[in-house]
Amino acid sequence: MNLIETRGVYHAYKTPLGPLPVLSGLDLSIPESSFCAVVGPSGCGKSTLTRLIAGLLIPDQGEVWLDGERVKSPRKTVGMAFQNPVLLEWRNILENVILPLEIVAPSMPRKQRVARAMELLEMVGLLGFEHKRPSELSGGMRQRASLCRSIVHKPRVLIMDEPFGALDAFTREDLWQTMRDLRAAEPFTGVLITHDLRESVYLGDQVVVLSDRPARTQYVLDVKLPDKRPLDILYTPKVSDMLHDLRDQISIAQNRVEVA
Ligand SMILES: Nc1ncnc2c1ncn2[C@@H]1O[C@H](COP(=O)(O)OP(=O)(O)OP(=O)(O)O)[C@@H](O)[C@H]1O
Repeated sequence: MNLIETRGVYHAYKTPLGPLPVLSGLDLSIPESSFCAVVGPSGCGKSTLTRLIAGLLIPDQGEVWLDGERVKSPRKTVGMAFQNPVLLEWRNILENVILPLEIVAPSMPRKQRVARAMELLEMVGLLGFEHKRPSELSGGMRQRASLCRSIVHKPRVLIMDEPFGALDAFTREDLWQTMRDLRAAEPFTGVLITHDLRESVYLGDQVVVLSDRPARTQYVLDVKLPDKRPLDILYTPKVSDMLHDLRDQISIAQNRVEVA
């Protein structure tokens, strides 16, 4: 079953110069418990797509479906993670991770909230750092805490908008493996916006390439790799072929195809 579907989505922003069409005829199907990576030219409308799925924006035309219901308002069942983890400095890491539970599950006993947060912090390797302030952690550690916060309330969908974009290459690869382990342990369906093709293949079950603005689905790569992927898999001929394939599609989207 598809947990997320968009059908014929058209959306334009109102600007002083007139409407700016950003998405046009966009169809997308994301099966439950799968991970969809979305790539495309800069400014093509990737973040706009995430806002539509989360119900933060309503499309001018077309439909967005989540879990069998048409999306018409913001959803509690959607968690979001962004490039800059906005953690509250006056709260320690544990209290930051607990925050969504205070809003979504106010009747949950504190003991249970703490247990849930600690379970996730252990999973991402932050046990022992729960009483630190955000500024006492490295960028990678803050992003780990932010990921815990975005799934602490067990959302059906986790939307990530370039969550690893600000990290150095080695930390980013560590986080990819953390994300892989979180996926194995938690039941969410993932939508990942990224500019990194290796990241898209390592984490995705499918990679959707959007065309230039106004974006539509230009190409879908079915990533047929084992769920438990070692990082080394990125250096295999099979993945190399996939990366070439995606690179070609991005060139087409950017209108930069070289004629041999
Ligand atoms: N609220 C808004 N009002 C007007 N224009 C907007 C608004 N939000 C985004 N845009 C414009 O819509 C287009 C698509 O923006 P969006 O952020 O969805 O693209 P993106 O693919 O995520 O970009 P990037 O790859 O640079 O992160 C851009 O040209 C952007 O300037």
